[in-house]
Amino acid sequence: APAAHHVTLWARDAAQLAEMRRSGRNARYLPDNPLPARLALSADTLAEQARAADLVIVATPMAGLRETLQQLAPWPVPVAWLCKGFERVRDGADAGGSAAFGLLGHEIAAQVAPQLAVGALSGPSFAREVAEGRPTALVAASPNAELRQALVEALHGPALRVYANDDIVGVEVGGAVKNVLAIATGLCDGLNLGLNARAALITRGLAEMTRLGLALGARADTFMGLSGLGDLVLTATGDLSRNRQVGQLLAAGHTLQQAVDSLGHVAEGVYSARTVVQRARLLGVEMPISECVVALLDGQVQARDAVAALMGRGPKGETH
Ligand SMILES: NC(=O)c1ccc[n+]([C@@H]2O[C@H](COP(=O)([O-])OP(=O)(O)OC[C@H]3O[C@@H](n4cnc5c(N)ncnc54)[C@H](O)[C@@H]3O)[C@@H](O)[C@H]2O)c1
Ligand SMILES: O=P(O)(O)OC[C@H](O)CO
Repeated sequence: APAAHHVTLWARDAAQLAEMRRSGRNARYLPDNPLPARLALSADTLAEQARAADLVIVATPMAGLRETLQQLAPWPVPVAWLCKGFERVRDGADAGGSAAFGLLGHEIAAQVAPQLAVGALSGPSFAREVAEGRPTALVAASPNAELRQALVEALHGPALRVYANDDIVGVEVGGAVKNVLAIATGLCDGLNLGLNARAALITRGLAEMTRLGLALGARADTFMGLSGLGDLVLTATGDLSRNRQVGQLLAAGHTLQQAVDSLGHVAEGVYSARTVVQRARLLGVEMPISECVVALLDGQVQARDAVAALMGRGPKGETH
C-alpha cells in the first residue's frame, strides 16, 4: 500500500472549500464519493502550501497551469500536473513569435519555472473511477528521474499502478491529441456510423497522434503505451468522457456553445484542437481527423460533411 501521506487539497474558491468541509464531499464534481477523513482542506495561499509541501500535484485545466506554475516558481518544490492539452493560443500572440501557438505543459514550465523539477501524470483515468478505487494504471512522465520516482512512491498502490516514462513530450502529446480524437469518435457514434468506423477513427487517429509526437521529439513506443493507445481507447469509447460527449452533442445538432455549456466541466479537446492542427501544419505533419474536428468546431462544416470529407480522401499506404 502507498505510504500514508499527509495530503492537503488546496482550492482557490473558499466558498466551495467551506462547503466541502461541511459536507465531507465535493458535491459539484464527485458527489458520490466521500472525501477521505485524513484529507486536509485549505484555502490559504498557494505559496504557503508550496513552502510546506514535498510534492505538488496540479489538477487545474490547461488554462490554469501557467498561472499556477508562476505562483509555484519561487518555491523549490517538485510539481506534477494532471491536465492534458495544449494551452489555448493567447490573444495578441505574435504570429511567428514563440507565443504564436499554444504550448504543452512542459513547454510552459520551461518558460515560467525552468528551475523546478516538473512532470505530467497522465494515462487512462476517469476521475470518478479513480475516486471509487477501481483499478487504474497511470504514467508518471518527467525528464527528472527523482520526480518520476517520487510520483511512483507517492501514488503506486493496490488500486493504482504508476509506470514511469522519461518521454514527457510523447506522454503530453498523447494526452492532448486523444481529446481531439474523442470528439471525432463521439461524433461518429452520435451519427450512428457503426463500430467499423469507430475502430478506423481510433486507429488512424493513433497514427496521426504518433506522427505529431515524433515531429515534436517524442519516442514512437510511448504512443503504444498508457498515454497513447490506452487513453485514446478510454476517451474515444468511454461515455464518461466530456470530449466524447461534445462530439455526441454536435452530432445531435447542438451548437458548440450549447455542448460546452451543458457539460459544466472542461473538454480540453475543444481548446486544443486548433493548436494541434496549427503545430502540425508548421511541422508539415498531416492530421486529417484533427483538421476535420477543427472545421467542425469552427462551424465550417456540418457533422455529415466532415465524415464525407474524411471518406473522400484519396487512397494511401497504411504506413509511411
Ligand atoms: N476528470 C477526469 O476524469 C480527468 C482525468 C484525467 C485528467 N483530467 C484533466 O485534468 C484537468 C482538469 O479536469 P477536471 O475534470 O477536473 O475539470 P473540471 O472542469 O471538472 O474542473 C476544473 C477545476 O479547476 C478549477 N480551476 C480552473 N482554473 C483554475 C486555476 N487557475 N487555479 C485553480 N483552480 C482552477 C475550476 O474551478 C474547477 O474546480 C483537465 O486538463 C483534464 O483533461 C481530467
Ligand atoms: O472526460 P475527458 O474527455 O476529459 O477525459 C478524462 C480523462 O482524460 C480520461 O483519461
